[in-house]
Amino acid sequence: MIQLENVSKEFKSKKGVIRAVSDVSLHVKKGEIHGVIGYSGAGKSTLIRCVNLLEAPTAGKVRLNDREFTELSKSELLEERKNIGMIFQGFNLLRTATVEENISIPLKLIGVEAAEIPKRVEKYLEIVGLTEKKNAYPAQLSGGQKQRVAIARALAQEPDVLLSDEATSALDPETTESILDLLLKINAEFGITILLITHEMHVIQKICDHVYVMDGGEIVEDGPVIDLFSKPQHKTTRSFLNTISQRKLSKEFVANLKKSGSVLRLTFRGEATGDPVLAAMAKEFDVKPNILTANIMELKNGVIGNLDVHIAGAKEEVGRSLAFLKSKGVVIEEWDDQYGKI
Ligand SMILES: Nc1ncnc2c1ncn2[C@@H]1O[C@H](COP(=O)(O)OP(=O)(O)OP(=O)(O)O)[C@@H](O)[C@H]1O
Repeated sequence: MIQLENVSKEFKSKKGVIRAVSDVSLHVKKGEIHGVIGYSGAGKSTLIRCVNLLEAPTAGKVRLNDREFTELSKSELLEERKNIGMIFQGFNLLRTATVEENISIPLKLIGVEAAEIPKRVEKYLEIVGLTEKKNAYPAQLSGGQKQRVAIARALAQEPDVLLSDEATSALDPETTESILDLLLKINAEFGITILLITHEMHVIQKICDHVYVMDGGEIVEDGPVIDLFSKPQHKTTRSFLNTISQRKLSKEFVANLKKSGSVLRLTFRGEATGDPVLAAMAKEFDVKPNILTANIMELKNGVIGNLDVHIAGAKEEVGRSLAFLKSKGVVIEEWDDQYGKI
């Protein structure tokens, strides 16, 4: 369990005080995967470094498994950090050490018994699928393999919590998928709690239960992934969603269609597509719906469907048909100029 309560972090520089993290609270329950998403400079790295106190927060509390991190002595903190594994965008492997040594050296440093070390190396290399690379050096591995070694190294400490700092940002899409699958697997197998930071909405979509959207050091919106994906409120959330869904209609095309009706984005939750609801609407009201684009997003905990539609008809009748869609639980967004940009 990870809990941050009103955490802030300020840096003092010649130019003045920079508030990198501002009053952030979050709660990752045991066995859950939570993600913090934000653009460059939003404060994500500083925030995740506050969790293991690599950065000491200026204000607020950090709690891990009911231990108040912010109140521990230095030696207690070193002991508690053994419960936290961390993986990074740049992998942070020792270049002059073999894969086996990269995993075993940190274990020696944290005082794991000598006889236990080779067993753990064996076990976790097998879990990440790299048993045969035991004697290889990092330079002989692909990016994805390096990240697997880093994951094995983190898991070998047998921590309760894994922090992931942009772990897939340096990887190609296919390798990203395989690393995300591996994170899902270790979460399911070991019940390990994961907090990750990312600027890729796809990472949130695929593996997270809960998402925090960070902007200017603050959490501007958060919630279960399925809620945020189906009813985004903040413009930053909508902008990130735009990176994974097809919002490709041109302004001119939309403007032209708007002359004869409304252009809308409809969002449906669950497995059902929007077709039956649209068919029922067309039957009930004197309107003609026309699907312009359709998109299904699979999330860790569900499915969301988006339809961009043109609904032709008299204004009042279109209004009544939209009220009907709303009553069926459909989320409706107007395709306006602002929407077109996001
Ligand atoms: N050690 C530091 N000293 C001064 N300012 C810092 C320090 N670390 C971070 N900052 C500032 O804090 C703000 C947040 O930075 P941070 O690296 O946490 O953001 P980020 O969301 O992780 O961005 P990126 O994805 O680019 O790493 C930035 O304005 C950054 O310049």
